[in-house]
Amino acid sequence: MSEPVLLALRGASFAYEDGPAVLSGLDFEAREGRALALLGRNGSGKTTLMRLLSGGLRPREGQLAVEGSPVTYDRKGLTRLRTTVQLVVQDPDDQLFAASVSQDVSFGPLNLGLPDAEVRARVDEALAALDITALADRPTHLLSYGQRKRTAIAGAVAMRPRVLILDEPTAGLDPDGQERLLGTLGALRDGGTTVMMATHDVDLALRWADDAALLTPAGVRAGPAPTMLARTDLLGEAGLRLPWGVAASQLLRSHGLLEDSAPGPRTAEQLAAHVAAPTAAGSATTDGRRP
Ligand SMILES: Nc1ncnc2c1ncn2[C@@H]1O[C@H](COP(=O)(O)OP(=O)(O)OP(=O)(O)O)[C@@H](O)[C@H]1O
Repeated sequence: MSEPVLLALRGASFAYEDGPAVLSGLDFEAREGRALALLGRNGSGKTTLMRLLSGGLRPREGQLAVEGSPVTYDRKGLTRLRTTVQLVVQDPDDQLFAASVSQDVSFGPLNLGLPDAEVRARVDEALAALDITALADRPTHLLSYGQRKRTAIAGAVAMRPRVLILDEPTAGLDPDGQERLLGTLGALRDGGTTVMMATHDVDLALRWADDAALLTPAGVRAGPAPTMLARTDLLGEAGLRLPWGVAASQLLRSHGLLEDSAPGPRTAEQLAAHVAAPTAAGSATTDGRRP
């Protein structure tokens, strides 16, 4: 995890009007080009944290910084932040409002005052990335839920953010839709975008994320996903359980069916490979990926 820190919250505290503190003294970092899963129990503050990171909320104490420069909350500072960080909210109906898919996706780039040709290029690129080019002229009110989700994400992608933050993007999608979306987000990450998602799905987080951040009552605990998602103590604090592959490996180990050195599997295929060839598994990298 040696990539430079792109976005950082330091000592951040936040409470909604007349409410108790949701987050206090919180430190959080997002590094360049990483896939990051944010996990925590219901009401722990994941959405609040993501809104702080994208400038929709302002910390009462502490500071948000992009590449070490503190964010200012005037119009200019927020516009600059929105060209760096884009948040896709959980419910696409809170984000979509234009009549057609392409109109909706073009809204952000048009708002930046970009030339028409640049706006068109960004919209085409975002529609292609989300595999919804065929829906460009479709009225948004006629889209299915999964199509609305992809349209909302395309709107954020069209801003070409360096950090794309998504609040439970796979919730409500069928398994095929989830896989396609994870593939799309993986491709964005491979292209250098930092992609962060809040999820309750530990199995998905282990399979997809480079890093995992667990929101616990003591603050954020972050590190490589395979390490963090094998920490029963931290998972318990965050109201989560072990990913099934990690739990299965622990059981197999306790029955002497798996070498202690075999790394925690990220997928069913990796677990099968470790069981079938424990010696070869021992030569895999420590994050469970084949070298
Ligand atoms: N607009 C608001 N006004 C007042 N309180 C709020 C508001 N939004 C959230 N809260 C409160 O802040 C706390 C954190 O909520 P938040 O939505 O950030 O949690 P979360 O981890 O995203 O939850 P979930 O997993 O259920 O989506 C909760 O106690 C919630 O009731």
